Amino acid sequence: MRDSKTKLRFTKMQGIGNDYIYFSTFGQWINNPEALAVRLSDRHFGIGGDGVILVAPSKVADAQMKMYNRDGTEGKMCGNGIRCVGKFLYDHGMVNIKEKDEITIETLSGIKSLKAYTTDGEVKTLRVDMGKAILDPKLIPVDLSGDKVVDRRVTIGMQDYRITCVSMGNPHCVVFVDSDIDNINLEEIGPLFENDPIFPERVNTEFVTVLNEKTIKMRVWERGSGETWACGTGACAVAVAACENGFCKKGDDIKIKLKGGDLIINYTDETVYMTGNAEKVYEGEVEV
Ligand SMILES: N[C@H](CCC[C@H](N)C(=O)O)C(=O)O
Repeated sequence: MRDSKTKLRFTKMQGIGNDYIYFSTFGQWINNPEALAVRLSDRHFGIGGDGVILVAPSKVADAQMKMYNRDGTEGKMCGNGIRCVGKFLYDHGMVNIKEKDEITIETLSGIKSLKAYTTDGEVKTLRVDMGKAILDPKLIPVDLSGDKVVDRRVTIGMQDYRITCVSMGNPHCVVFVDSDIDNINLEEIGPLFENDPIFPERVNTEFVTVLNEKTIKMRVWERGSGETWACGTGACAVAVAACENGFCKKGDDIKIKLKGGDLIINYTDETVYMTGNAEKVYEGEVEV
């Protein structure tokens, strides 16, 4: 007896090339999002993407975002994803842009506020209040000395690096490099950082070149997804780390140049703002 298949509606969306498969659970039940993320993220045997994101009802916000990496692990926050969740709500008429251009999204890292901007009547850009950057090593336990991990020397994969650790609700390790980051063998060193025992919850790692005090270029190896073309929380962590290392200034709009495009990050003691695009690629149905 063939198991009965279920048809699920999805929307493929991307924020500067960080692409996820979005499922609304307002009108359909997603049984096993972890397995769905592994199966559907595959760019040859699935839909293709950096993971799966559920747009779910919330008792405390306009909606809840639940994000799953390519390996099925659940991430606590997703910057490019939350902008697309905001766009999803407006595109599907779940929030009327004429009535309110500010919305809230519940995440595992707390409730985030977003402001939507339209182009020709369509939401295309959103600014997210990403919340306060956390430099406390107890949250990214590289070192339990209680000191911030800023410009700390570590040895990973028998190679010395100087790292700065920042949490945006998810853990980030920022590595400033002088060489051309386009020549870094991320497939080789990315997993060494991701799985090093100094990061018991694993870690997202950004390799960064500071172009000037308002422009930074980065690549990212994401925990659970590998190299992605962009990472919103990673871009925030990079801007924070650059300020903490004296390369950039708090309160300035800092342009972060990623493989898939640019984000504008503004870091203050109170919070971190991230501004960037959100695009729909296509909608479809998939049988699972
Ligand atoms: N791409 C996401 C980050 C995913 C983080 C995830 N890889 C984890 O922390 O496990 C972003 O735009 O912020």
